[in-house]
Amino acid sequence: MSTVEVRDVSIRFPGKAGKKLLALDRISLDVREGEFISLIGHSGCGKSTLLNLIAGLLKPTSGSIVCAGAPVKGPGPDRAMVFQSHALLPWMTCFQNIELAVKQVFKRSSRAEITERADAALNMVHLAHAGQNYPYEISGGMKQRVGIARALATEPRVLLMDEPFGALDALTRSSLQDELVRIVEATKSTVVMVTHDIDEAILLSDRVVMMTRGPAAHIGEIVDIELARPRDRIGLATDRKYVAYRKELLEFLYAKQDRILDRAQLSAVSV
Ligand SMILES: Nc1ncnc2c1ncn2[C@@H]1O[C@H](COP(=O)(O)OP(=O)(O)OP(=O)(O)O)[C@@H](O)[C@H]1O
Repeated sequence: MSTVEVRDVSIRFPGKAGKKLLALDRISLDVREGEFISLIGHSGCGKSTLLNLIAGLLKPTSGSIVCAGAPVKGPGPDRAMVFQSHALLPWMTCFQNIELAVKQVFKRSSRAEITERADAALNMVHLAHAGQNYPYEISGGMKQRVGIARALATEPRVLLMDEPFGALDALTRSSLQDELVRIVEATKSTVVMVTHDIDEAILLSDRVVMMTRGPAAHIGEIVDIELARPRDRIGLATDRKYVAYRKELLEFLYAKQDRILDRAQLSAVSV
């Protein structure tokens, strides 16, 4: 069963000299329940735009998006977003940040139930000890973990992540990826994640969706990542299949995509 159905979605933005920019051109994608999908592609191709369309933060110019059987008309609690910057409220503790999100979604829950959910989310990211800290008192990696906990605490049908580890150093990034692997396996979450990192995409995903260069970006290829779970980065480094997936993604991004961007394609997209 599909949790998210993207059907023939295009979007145009106001462009230069009164012309409109066709950013995405007839994108169709089904995200199955419990599936982890990564969106990769060159900078500016429209990955965040596609994620924002699913989140309901943008409206398509044409086409439609359905989440859990209902048309997406705006943001909703069925879709939680994690951004590159943690977006925590600085005047609230980590616990209060999560509690606030839980209260907004589970309006009829008792105080004790809300506290229990917020505590469970903090535990899930191993931050029970930091609940009473304010965001400025904790590291960037910890803030991002609170952001993930806040999103998961509301039990969304789909978790949307826009380069969630993009602002972190390499070591913190690796440990958070491992943590996300564990959380997603435990919660069976449905996830759509934008990333620039090929290794991150393979490590985490069931499918990697590769977008063509913009403008008029569309889905170029989709790679099924058939690596057994649980996955571990050290074992994967020498895994033949892993190496082959890596090559496939690199070839798409740096060989095929560099060839197809020609004048004809560019002139066809400005109207
Ligand atoms: N609100 C907007 N108004 C006008 N143009 C926009 C708007 N949002 C995005 N665009 C344009 O749409 C295209 C896709 O942008 P988007 O941010 O989705 O790309 P991306 O693949 O996520 O890029 P990156 O990897 O660099 O974050 C770009 O040409 C961008 O300039």
